[in-house]
Amino acid sequence: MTDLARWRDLVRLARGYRRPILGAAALSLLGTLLALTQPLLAREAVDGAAAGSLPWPVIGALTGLFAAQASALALARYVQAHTGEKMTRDLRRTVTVHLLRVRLSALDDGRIGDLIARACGDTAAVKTLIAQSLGTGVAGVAGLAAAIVLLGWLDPWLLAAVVVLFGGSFGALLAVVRRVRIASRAAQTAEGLLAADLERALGGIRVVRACRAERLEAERLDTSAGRAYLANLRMAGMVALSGPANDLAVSGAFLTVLLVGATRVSSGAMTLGELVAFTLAMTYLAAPVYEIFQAVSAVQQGSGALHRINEVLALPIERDRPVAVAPVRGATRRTVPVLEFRDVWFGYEPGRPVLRGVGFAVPARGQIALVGPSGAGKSTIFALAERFYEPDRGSVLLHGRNAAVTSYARHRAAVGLVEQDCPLLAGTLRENLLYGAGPVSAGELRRVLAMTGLTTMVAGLPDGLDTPVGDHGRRLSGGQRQRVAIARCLLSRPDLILLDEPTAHLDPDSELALAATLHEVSSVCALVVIAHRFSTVRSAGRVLVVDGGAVTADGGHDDLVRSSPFYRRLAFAGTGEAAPPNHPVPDSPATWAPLPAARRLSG
Ligand SMILES: Nc1ncnc2c1ncn2[C@@H]1O[C@H](COP(=O)(O)OP(=O)(O)OP(=O)(O)O)[C@@H](O)[C@H]1O
Repeated sequence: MTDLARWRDLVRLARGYRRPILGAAALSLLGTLLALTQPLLAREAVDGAAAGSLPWPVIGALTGLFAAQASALALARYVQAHTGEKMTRDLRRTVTVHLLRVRLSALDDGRIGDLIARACGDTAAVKTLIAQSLGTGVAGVAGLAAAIVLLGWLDPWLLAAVVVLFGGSFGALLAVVRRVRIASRAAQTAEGLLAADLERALGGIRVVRACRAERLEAERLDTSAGRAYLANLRMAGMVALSGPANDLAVSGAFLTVLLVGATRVSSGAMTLGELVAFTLAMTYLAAPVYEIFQAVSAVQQGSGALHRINEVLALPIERDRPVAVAPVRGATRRTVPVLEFRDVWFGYEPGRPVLRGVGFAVPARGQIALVGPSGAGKSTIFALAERFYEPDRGSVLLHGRNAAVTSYARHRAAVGLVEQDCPLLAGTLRENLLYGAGPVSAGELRRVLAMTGLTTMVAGLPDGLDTPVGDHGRRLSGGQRQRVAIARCLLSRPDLILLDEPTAHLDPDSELALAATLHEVSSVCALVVIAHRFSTVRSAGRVLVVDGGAVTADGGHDDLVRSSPFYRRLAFAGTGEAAPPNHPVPDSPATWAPLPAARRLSG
């Protein structure tokens, strides 16, 4: 990132806060100007005192100036801090809203912990950038110019000595600042990686415990923490070095001025009052120099954070491409397929297709089962049906129209999804059931709870529907979570429900009850069910066999027993029933076939 780009990013960010930033700069400048008038009055006061009479009006004016300067600077600092906080809040809002809309494909590779660190830590770092740079920097430059003019007017020879000393130290400081930027970027990256590792360990804490991998994870976190420690240490070293270097330059300059000034006073080239005025004015030179240094160093540190935030904001988001089309209503809605895949090709990575020309249509009513070996692409079909990903080729149609012309929100309101592991959100059972459902009457809620066999469970909970379900719904059993997820989906009244193996966690009785529920549901909307068990397949009127990313068979039970070896295995394996004589059951179940090599194991 070039210096120019860094400053451009900063200016773009500051644009919306022009008024408070300029206000703070004006107040800082006012403080500096008030300070710069003080040496002139001090000279009068000291020369008056040296002549034997204290000039009280001058001393009064000086005191007033001190108070006015302090008030202006205090107000400037408050306005800066306020602007910094506001900017952090706004940035956080922008980043979090963006993250919630980022395309899932962009998150597949991303490390969630790192994104959280960017949304929380880096946005806070930008606050320092604002608090320490913009207003202060502007006022610092103006103050420095005014102080130089005043010093030159008081004594050009002394000024020349000061400029040489300050100039040298300022040059050295700028070199340090450059290193601060590099160290700061490394520190922020290390912090992000640490957060990502922590999120990984805590997100999978049960796996970590069950695999007795606490030590392994602790070592991993320790390595990340060590990296962050070293990077932060390097930065702290740079910053620590720069402070005393600046102090040294200031002390050296003062000493020089006092020595040269004393000689000039004794030779009669300047009065004591002029020397005091010059020394006082010099303190106001040191302040702007330090402010400019602070501003440049804050820009170096904060621009790393800003860059990381900009990377988040550059992640592609789901953008609706609204097209003015009349809504599909009434009879058409019931006669056209609710969902259709037409020759859909899709891969998570370029050149590695997972779906290869998938085509099928889902009528507005009825139940379809999706079967196939593990890794065949069934969940991927669901992900595309829900528009988590867009096809590389071919099209997905909702109610006969290309899904791309519908907004994401409307599409997802029409297509409900219940995933296999049914994650719930931390909160109460009621919040989870009504999540995204819109207004639901008490009667409807009761009916859906009864349909999904949850009535008894809810009655047994200490606070009924208001019982908290815990993080990811962990206080509920797998089967309960699944039924809650199905109930939640039913309450949002979609036109199509996608269920990923709904009986995976159910006992035989609940399975029977759910089969009856699904049968009932399929009379009011369409249902597509990924089924690994034949019992789920049985209640579907039609079955699609997915293999190797394509639909290899499509039909009813009898057709598929004849035409699909995979279906025959599914239907007869473990039942003790013989496969039809002309269709022997292969030795090993297909679900045991090795998974295709891929970065992510299929769900
Ligand atoms: N987010 C992802 N990034 C990369 N590859 C993925 C991703 N999700 C799935 N895959 C790969 O895509 C292929 C199909 O996976 P998918 O989950 O659709 O299979 P599936 O038929 O649902 O399997 P299962 O029955 O085991 O759930 C697999 O090879 C899987 O590893």
